[in-house]
Amino acid sequence: MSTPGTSGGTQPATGAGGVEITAAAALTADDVLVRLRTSPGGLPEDEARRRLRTVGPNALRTHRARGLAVLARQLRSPLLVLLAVTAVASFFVGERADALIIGVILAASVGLGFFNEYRAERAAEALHSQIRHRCLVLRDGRPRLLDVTDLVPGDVVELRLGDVVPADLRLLAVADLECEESVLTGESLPVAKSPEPVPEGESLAELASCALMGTVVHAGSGTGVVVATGGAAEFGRIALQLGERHPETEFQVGLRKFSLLLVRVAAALTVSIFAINVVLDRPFIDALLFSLAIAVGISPQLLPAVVSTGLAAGTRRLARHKVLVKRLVCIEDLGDIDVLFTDKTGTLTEGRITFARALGPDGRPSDETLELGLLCNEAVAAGDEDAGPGPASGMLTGPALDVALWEAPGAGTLRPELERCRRLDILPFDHQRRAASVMVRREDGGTTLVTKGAPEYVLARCPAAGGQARSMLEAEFAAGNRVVAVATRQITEGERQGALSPADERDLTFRGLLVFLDPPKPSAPHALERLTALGVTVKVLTGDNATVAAKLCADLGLPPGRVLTGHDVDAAGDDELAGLIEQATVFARVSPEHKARIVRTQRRAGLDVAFLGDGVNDAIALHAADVGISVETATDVAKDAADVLLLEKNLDILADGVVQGRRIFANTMKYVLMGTSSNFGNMFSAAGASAFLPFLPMLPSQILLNNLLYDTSQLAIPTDTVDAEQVARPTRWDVRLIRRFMLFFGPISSVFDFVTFGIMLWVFHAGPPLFRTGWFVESLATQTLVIFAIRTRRIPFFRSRPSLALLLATLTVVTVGAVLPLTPLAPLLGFQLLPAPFFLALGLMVVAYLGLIEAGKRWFFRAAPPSAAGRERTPAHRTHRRAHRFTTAGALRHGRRRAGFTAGRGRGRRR
Ligand SMILES: Nc1ncnc2c1ncn2[C@@H]1O[C@H](COP(=O)(O)OP(=O)(O)OP(=O)(O)O)[C@@H](O)[C@H]1O
Ligand SMILES: [Mg+2]
Repeated sequence: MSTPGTSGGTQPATGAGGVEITAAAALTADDVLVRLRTSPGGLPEDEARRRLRTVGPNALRTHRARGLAVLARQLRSPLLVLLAVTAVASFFVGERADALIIGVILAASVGLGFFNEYRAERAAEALHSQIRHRCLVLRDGRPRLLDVTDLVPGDVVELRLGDVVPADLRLLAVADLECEESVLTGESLPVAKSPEPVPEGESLAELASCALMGTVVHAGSGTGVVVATGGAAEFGRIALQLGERHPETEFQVGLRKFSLLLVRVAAALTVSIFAINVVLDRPFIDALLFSLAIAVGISPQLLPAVVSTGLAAGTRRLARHKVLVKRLVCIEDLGDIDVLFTDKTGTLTEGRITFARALGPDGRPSDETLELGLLCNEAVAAGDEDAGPGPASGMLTGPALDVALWEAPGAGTLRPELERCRRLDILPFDHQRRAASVMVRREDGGTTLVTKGAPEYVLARCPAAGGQARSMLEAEFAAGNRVVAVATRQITEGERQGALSPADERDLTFRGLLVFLDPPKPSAPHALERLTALGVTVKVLTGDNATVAAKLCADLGLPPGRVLTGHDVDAAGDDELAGLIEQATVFARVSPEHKARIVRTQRRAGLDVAFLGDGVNDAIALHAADVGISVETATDVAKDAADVLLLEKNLDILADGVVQGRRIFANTMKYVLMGTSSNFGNMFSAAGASAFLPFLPMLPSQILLNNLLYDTSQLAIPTDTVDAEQVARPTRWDVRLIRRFMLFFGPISSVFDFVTFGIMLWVFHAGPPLFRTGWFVESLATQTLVIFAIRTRRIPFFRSRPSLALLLATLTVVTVGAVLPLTPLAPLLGFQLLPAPFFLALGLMVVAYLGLIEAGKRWFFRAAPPSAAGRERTPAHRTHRRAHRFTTAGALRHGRRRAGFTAGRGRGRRR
């Protein structure tokens, strides 16, 4: 995937409104700023606005529901077009009334599909407009949080850990910046970045001086100037080539294959029916209309509408269950989860960390230790950013442990002590080393370094700490408490001048332990049981200590098995790690990178992996997972990285989400199985009947009406209730099962059609209108009522109740069908009054049919092999997923139409 330097001439080619990224990579940072006519302080606001107007939004997708596009999709079916054309022809040469009726019914079908799909698109649009992806941009020299879609070439952007790079950037400055670029290059190892120019003509993977749109900040931070946005960026180009449609989930691919199967069957039937009718010397147009109507009846036109209606209804239901999905298809992803990696704090524990006690090095309670903890502390009172040692007043924010220290009972009385110290420098907490340090100057003139952090880290830097410290620690860990250690060192005059660095955290003296409590969440054991019952394997990824994590899991009834630590993960190769993950349930002392690597490795095993986390340290793992889950109260980076947001950090809520996802799948499957069995069988009978009857077994308009009524009843399927066993396992699409179902149940339904034919011909001695009416009513009744048998594997009604909406819709449709021949519309539609005994026969047939289907069902599902199909997700899936971050409610503008703004180079993109 290399991009050769296409510029050729003396000047680099201008991307749409910017500079070609490979050219920018080769220039010095200053040169790039000059070319983009910007400065390290960013663009002035009005210039940025002007550029946005010329260049267009930094977007690859639009989430505006477009009525015309939805309508066009309804009309795209060649079958419908052919049928409409034939109906028009028939209007001029043959039956005017019949052609008109066909027209009306067709319009109604299209309208039904349109209405439902459009409504679902509006729901998707509403979802998107709730979600904003933002980035930190310098404008007029001041930092601002902007929607990524508002970025223009020349903007200066700040990158933080866990960010998705919002555009193609030429880096101006970095601090240990590493990007994970697998969406672009396929390379999963993160790449180190530096602002030094690279030789011209390098491939994308070698552009170390650039951060590319769509890639993820894996470590460090940086600043860069936007070189290209939207479709002009490398990622944009790829995403646009994939087309604008939403990513196809495996489910959708399955649906498409299934539709194709039916279309083929329909084509074969149409051609042979048409041939038979022509051979039998029937009127040409009638034969054509008849066969086309049958084909329309078979093809599952409402399938997209049923799926999107199901998804849209699903989002509403999920929202009531406190789960927000960012895109409709995320619901399906939720249902597919095989493995859930979750963090510990707040998910498995209460998440309200409280201070328990401070222990001195001798193991006795010690105010001095607490005082040190308050000195080395990053909590601030909201609106009180420049606080000295410790916040003055008001609501505290900052690291949870630090806030808990300030809320400790003794903290207030220590305030006078603390005020005698001045904080000279601070080395903030980071998740890599798991410690923080401050340099403080005491009133007596001495300067002290205070380090507070994970005990493993701190004790390793206290040469004199002996067995006493370790046994104190072991006792606290074994009790499942969260512990940090505090240590100090006197600072010499010379050292005081330099800035603090992690290297200063050495030769420390152990000063004691701070012990915190975060009790297990009472609701967690039940939620874990539910997830296990749903076939979701839960694994815990935490930065906390192994003993603590294992104890917690054991307390919650989650057998910890072997506990892996960050060291184990580092020591293992990729294949070995895959094996280890298999055996382990708890991963302790893992860093943000470990979390991401574990998730990636698990995904490679072909499983659907979800990750739940809420910290900055969780963002890259959220990006790496198939489904990233975060919570409403999480840090922005985590919320931004997630696909699904829980309004409450609670595994129970997540279990609801999984069930909803599977519900939708189960209900769509009902529609599919219906379409393949009864509907397909009916149409098959029509084909057979037309071969031996001297007249058309049903008028084309009657077939269409029959189909329209049937479809209407099907639209209630997404509301149906779902049996527990239908949501008990992760869902997998299985075309083989569908095909077998069709071949088995289709013929059963045909048998009853032929029985009807016999009854109509030999019992009622029916002429064409009566014959057609009888079959119309029978086929509508059997093919709609069979839903009650197909919707469950249990005994219908007794063991599994349908939803009220489905019950009403189905019964209404059957009644309408039966009553139609009694209405004034009857002559127009070619119906005739049915004799009363017919309804007796109909009743018997429906009962016999449903009975036979019940028996068949039992046999079929006993014989059906369990589907064990794994899934392969294509790289395109991830590209699509990430492209969704760059979406706008407005129109997209891409490619040549855009004029570049760079003076003298506004030639638009070359290609
Ligand atoms: N403010 C702090 N000061 C010093 N040390 C801290 C601080 N916060 C956390 N630590 C130490 O770092 C360790 C890891 O904490 P971190 O918050 O990174 O874990 P995490 O992966 O988010 O865990 P969880 O799964 O519980 O959310 C803690 O166990 C503790 O020892
Ligand atoms: Mg956390």
